[in-house]
Amino acid sequence: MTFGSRLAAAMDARGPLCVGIDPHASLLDAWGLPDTADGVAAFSLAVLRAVGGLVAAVKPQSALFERHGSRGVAVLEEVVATARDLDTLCIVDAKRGDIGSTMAGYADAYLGDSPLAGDAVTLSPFLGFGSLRPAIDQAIAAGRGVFVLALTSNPEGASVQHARNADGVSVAGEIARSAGEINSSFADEPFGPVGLVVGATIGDAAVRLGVDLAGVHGPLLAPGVGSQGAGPAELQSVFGEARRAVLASSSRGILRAGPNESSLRSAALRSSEEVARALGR
Ligand SMILES: O=c1ccn([C@@H]2O[C@H](COP(=O)(O)O)[C@@H](O)[C@H]2O)c(=O)[nH]1
Repeated sequence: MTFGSRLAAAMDARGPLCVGIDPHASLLDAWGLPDTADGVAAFSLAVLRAVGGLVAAVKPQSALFERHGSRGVAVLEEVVATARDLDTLCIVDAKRGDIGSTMAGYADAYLGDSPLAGDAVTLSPFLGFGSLRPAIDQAIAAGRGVFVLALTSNPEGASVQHARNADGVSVAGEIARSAGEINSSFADEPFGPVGLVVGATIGDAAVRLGVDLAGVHGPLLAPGVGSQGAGPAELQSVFGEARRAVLASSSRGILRAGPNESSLRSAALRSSEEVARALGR
């Protein structure tokens, strides 16, 4: 099965929520855990026990595992394997991007036969959308997916992503067009393999820039829900006609309910129901 089919089935069955696994030092402290790779493992596995099988996907934030060096990366590998065992899609938020020949190495790491390979990975198109091709090809071959940064949730993103070329097309618009071109070969699937990251905090940017989110035919990973201030109203207004493609993502907003696993599960369920209503599911 392709990533698009698996993700659509998971969103239909469990709702359009992705729970971020972000083991920040402050959260480890609040949970009574040490700021070490062992603390990160205890934190992440508790989140997986609480929400595995309950939500459509989880999204471990690679940076917060990498900060513990090789032992942290080993924990990330364990998270990827555990999510698979719990039948929960895993999007590794690593935001990788490089020249094509090096991109092939990242593709092997996150989309190939490697313990870091989940169901999808986030990619940065700053070296040009075309430089991502080795990863996209490998994702397609492996039935996996990618999420390319398009309109990120942080305010600084606008200085690059809203810039327009001589024809008036914005950087974000060009990324969306390129993704849609690849996804058009997957018209029989619910989604193509190339999703976009579009923050739930971006206001009317997609409309102002003329970015055709509905035309991408890929899933739209929407961080910014919860701690960054976006909620149901923002999800509705940002995504409009494209809302059925949205996988809303929240990390700290849910993780703060821990360490009690049943409180974590309740927080995830509440958020899942809220985003489902907002997105017309
Ligand atoms: O545009 C983007 C892309 C990625 N992120 C990541 O999502 C989570 C958000 O965490 P919260 O605690 O829900 O704010 C984090 O891992 C970011 O690196 C994003 O926020 N915006």
